[in-house]
Order: sequence, then structure tokens, then C-alpha cells
Amino acid sequence: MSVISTVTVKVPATTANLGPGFDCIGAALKLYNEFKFTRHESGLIIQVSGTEAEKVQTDESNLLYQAFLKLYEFIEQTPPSVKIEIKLGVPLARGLGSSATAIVGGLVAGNVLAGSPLSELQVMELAIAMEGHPDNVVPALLGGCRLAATSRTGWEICDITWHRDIFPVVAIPDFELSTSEARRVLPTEVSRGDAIFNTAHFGLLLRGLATNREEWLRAALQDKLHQPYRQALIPGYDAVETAAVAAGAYGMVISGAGPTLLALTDELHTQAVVTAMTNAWKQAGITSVVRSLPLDIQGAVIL
Ligand SMILES: Nc1ncnc2c1ncn2[C@@H]1O[C@H](COP(=O)(O)OP(=O)(O)O)[C@@H](O)[C@H]1O
Ligand SMILES: N[C@@H](CCOP(=O)(O)O)C(=O)O
Repeated sequence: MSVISTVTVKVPATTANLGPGFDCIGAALKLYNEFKFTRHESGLIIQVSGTEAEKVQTDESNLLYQAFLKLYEFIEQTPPSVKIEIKLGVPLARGLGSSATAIVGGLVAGNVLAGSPLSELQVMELAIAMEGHPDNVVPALLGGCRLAATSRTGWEICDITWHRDIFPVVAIPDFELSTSEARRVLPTEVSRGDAIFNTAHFGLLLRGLATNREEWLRAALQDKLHQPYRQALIPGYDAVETAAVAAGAYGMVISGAGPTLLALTDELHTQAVVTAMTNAWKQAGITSVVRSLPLDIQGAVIL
């Protein structure tokens, strides 16, 4: 059997939660990180290029490398020595699943170099265990919009229909918010009223995404499990939301743990929503990059 010496994996950004779907739903977006692994003999080398390259660790603590090691630990083999080339397109610690790209990229690349001993399902389970929640890693691996729920034996993954006329707009500010910090502000228990609120709104969101029924989408993008506690970590949140809705968005939510904000709109209003969110944040003293990003449907791809 010939030994595979190099593999390149491209992994999409993801937007998790979509408002009321805390820790269980996420969608892949057309914005990517690319990871090339090459076997070589003389110890670990990590080279990083692209957006905010200087912020990524280039030693053994690198998350991508940690995921690669995890794969070999799981299959009980000694990992090969590798050179890793990282091309960053997904900004770090902004709520667009950069950590999920690293976890998925490291596991998928490791699996290929090892001769593909694990199934996609096994890779997915390892990725969920590493990240601690499924809503980024699942769409990063599989693409599209995905709901993950535990079953008696593991995970059930459900492909969520996303109507083609619903357009995501992401507003990415120039400051970071680590997911661990944004999880620390959350309460460990919630009231029955808040649980009922989210159950109803999440159901409405799923139907709204499938049908593009405007009044359902407008009502659905509300949450009581995480957003009320996190909004204070994102200066200008209310102003950007008001501007996005006034410009024609159905609503606005925090992308993942933030600080990126996600608006959903239709094609006609996309440009107005982009401009409104950019200006509202500018007036609050925050520079941002605001873009309409279509859904990615492929997930992680081996190039
Ligand atoms: N391409 C990468 N290679 C290595 N580590 C990465 C990469 N992308 C992200 N990380 C790690 O993940 C951290 C960001 O994770 P997190 O706080 O969960 O934010 P995000 O919302 O971007 O996933 C970074 O600070 C870095 O440690
Ligand atoms: N459900 C998680 C999602 C975190 O996404 P990220 O892109 O910020 O890593 C949470 O809300 O904490």
C-alpha cells in the first residue's frame, strides 16, 4: 500500500445558534481556511499566511496540530512528523467558527494521511468531543445548515432546509471575543418560561428557514438562552440591530458566541442591510467588515 505524503483540506466558516438554536444548529458559509499537511522528517513546522496570520500559534499548542494528534491517539498509531501550511480566510475569535475549521481540518487531514481508517461519522464524533458542542464542527465538516441532537447511542444529524431566497449578512467587527469568555457569562440554569420561549421560537425558525415566510422569520430570530447575557459584550449591538431591521433585514442575531452579528434578509435588501450595519457600527466607534456570505453546501473538502 502506498503511503500518502501530502493532503490539503479546505474547511468553511460557520455561523452557529441562529438566535434560538443555542449549541445545536449551525450553517456553513462561503469563507474558508485551507490546511496543507506534508510528511517530512525533521520535526514540526507550521507556516501561516492570510488574515491575522501572526495570531496563530506555530508550536505544538496549535489547535489544528492538536486535532491531528487526537486522530492518531484515537487510532492508536504514532503520528508522522509533518509540515503544516495554513492559509487563513476565517477571522479568529469572531464567532465564525475558526476553531471548528482547525479541529475539522486537523482530524480530516490526519485521517487521510493515516490511510482513512475512520468513517466520516467517527471523524464527526471526535470533532464534537474536541469542540464541546456540535453546532460549528458539524456544518464545517458536512456543509449546509445542520441540526445536531443526541440520540441514545450518539448523535442524530439533520439537514435543515434553507430557502434559497434567504440571504445571510455577517458584520465582523475589528475586535475579538473568545468563545470561552462568551460562554462564561451564561447562567447554568434557565427558567421554564425561557425554555418554552426558545422551544417555540426555534420551531418557528426551522419552518421560517424552510418556507421563507417573512412574518415567521421576523418573529423567530429571538433568544433567551444566550443572547441577553452576551449583548453587553458587543458594543453597539442595539444600534446595529435597529439599523439592519430598518434597512429590511428580517432580524439580527449574534453569530456563534460573537462578536460577529448575523442578519438574515432577502436579495433585494442585501446591499442596504450591509450599508446600514457598517454605518451603525461606525457611529458606535467600531470598524467592521460587513459582507453577504452565501451558504456553503460542501463542507470540508480534500483538494
Ligand atoms: N487555523 C487555526 N489554526 C490553529 N488554531 C486556530 C485556528 N483558527 C482558530 N484557532 C484557535 O481557535 C481560537 C479561536 O477560537 P474561538 O474562541 O472558539 O473563536 P471562533 O469563534 O473563531 O471559533 C484561536 O484563538 C486559536 O487559538
Ligand atoms: N454554540 C456556541 C457556538 C460558538 O461558536 P463560535 O463560532 O463563537 O466558536 C456558543 O454560542 O458558545
